[in-house]
Amino acid sequence: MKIGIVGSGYVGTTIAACFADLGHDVMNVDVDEAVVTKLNDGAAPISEPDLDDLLGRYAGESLFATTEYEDLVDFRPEVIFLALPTPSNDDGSIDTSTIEAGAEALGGVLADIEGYPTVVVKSTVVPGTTENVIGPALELESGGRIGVDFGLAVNPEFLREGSAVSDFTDPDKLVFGTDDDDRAREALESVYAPLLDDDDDVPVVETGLREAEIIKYANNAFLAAKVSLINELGNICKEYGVDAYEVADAIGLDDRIGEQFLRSGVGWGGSCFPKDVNAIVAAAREQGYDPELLQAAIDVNDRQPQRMLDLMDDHVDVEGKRVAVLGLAFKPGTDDVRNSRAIPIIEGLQERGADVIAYDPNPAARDNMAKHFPDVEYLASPSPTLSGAHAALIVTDWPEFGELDREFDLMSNSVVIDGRRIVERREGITYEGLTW
Ligand SMILES: NC(=O)c1ccc[n+]([C@@H]2O[C@H](COP(=O)([O-])OP(=O)(O)OC[C@H]3O[C@@H](n4cnc5c(N)ncnc54)[C@H](O)[C@@H]3O)[C@@H](O)[C@H]2O)c1
Ligand SMILES: O=c1ccn([C@@H]2O[C@H](COP(=O)(O)OP(=O)(O)O[C@H]3O[C@H](CO)[C@@H](O)[C@H](O)[C@H]3O)[C@@H](O)[C@H]2O)c(=O)[nH]1
Repeated sequence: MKIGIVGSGYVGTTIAACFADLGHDVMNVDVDEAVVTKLNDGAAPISEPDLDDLLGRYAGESLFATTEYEDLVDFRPEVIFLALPTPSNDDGSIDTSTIEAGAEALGGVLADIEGYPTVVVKSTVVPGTTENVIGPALELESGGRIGVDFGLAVNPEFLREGSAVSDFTDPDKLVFGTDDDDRAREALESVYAPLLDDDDDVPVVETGLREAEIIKYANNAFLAAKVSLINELGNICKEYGVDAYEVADAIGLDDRIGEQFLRSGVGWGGSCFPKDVNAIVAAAREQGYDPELLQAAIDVNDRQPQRMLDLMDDHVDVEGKRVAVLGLAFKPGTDDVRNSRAIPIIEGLQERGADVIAYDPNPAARDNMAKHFPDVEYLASPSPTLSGAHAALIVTDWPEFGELDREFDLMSNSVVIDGRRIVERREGITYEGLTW
């Protein structure tokens, strides 16, 4: 099958490589020439396990990238995914301008693509966006009609960064929103057929466009709120000197709660949870409903970095002193620093007049954070980062931080504030866990 993909970031690149691996022919369109060159060279524009390997296998064979939407005409894709960013406006609401621009550009070539191409919204968009923004842009620019000349569907993506390829290949579910357009549904079934043939246990949810859109937000809002809830409970545990992880292990044994997403600490970051929870809160308010619980989940999350800094303040005044920050990516296995908890932590340290030295095992994460904080010193290994520091703040649960031991002896004052329960508590260091 021939598949077009508009946007080649974390999602567009991952699905391109995985679709090629399922045996499809893929063409990616991205406005960024550097991204397109990388893809055609068989290298991922972002850092994600297994991605370079897949791209190396398929680039130039069954996977091509271009900056020109026009190239889709000769390629003749049966399905075209929109994997464009849907960032936040200043008030937290969704900014649909990029996806609208992408739909307009695609609309400009859609009429010339043979057959009944189905446009599939892969991006996370608030309910109604596909019907009210993307569909009209496609119709206006192409002069065609949805359901007559081309199909329109929503197929949200649930992959996590750091495990994107394996999440995509082994999904918990697939959601096909098609509003009863049989041709669009069949097109999606053909796209995923090789994956479903391999694993016929994957549930497929066939639903409407709005339903598919909101399922994605409900999924993320539920998970983010679950982490905020365990953080709130963890903060209470800490007040009683109780280990929140012991409590989480116990409650996770209840099938109705489940053991996943119960790791309390400095909170959730990344390119999805913060923007998506804020977007659905703003969208709900626009509909006249005030989602107090989701707002509380955001508030608890925003407070966790401050709690981490307060714990540090209890042990050391860092003004004019060297402080080590370990972990810059928002989670292990990625170079993505968007909304990383390290950002409010570094801001808080700089407000206190500390001299911040930072380390992340992923060099690209260090480079990405340097764009936010050019005045921080970034080092390539933990020992020189910790050396002479008066406090160390652990912000990301990279497994290698669990191996650190004697490196803490290099500190001037071994105050270790662990925001992710990854460092071993031991004699000789002043150790504080955020919720334990
Ligand atoms: N990152 C994730 O883990 C993840 C997971 C599931 C869903 N999502 C959703 O998927 C969408 C894409 O997210 P992402 O993280 O892959 O974005 P991203 O920022 O990593 O990548 C977006 C890409 O789109 C390109 N682009 C921008 N404007 C364009 C245009 N007009 N035409 C063509 N290309 C254009 C950019 O150059 C960039 O390469 C968002 O809605 C996001 O919420 C993301
Ligand atoms: O028990 C936990 C689990 C996660 N986190 C934090 O939550 C954030 C998000 O982590 P995770 O969900 O693993 O990564 P993402 O790549 O942001 O994936 C989320 O966001 C994606 C984009 O929408 C969705 O596709 C995924 O299903 C959803 O899990 C990170 O800061 C984690 O450190 C915790 O603090 N405690």
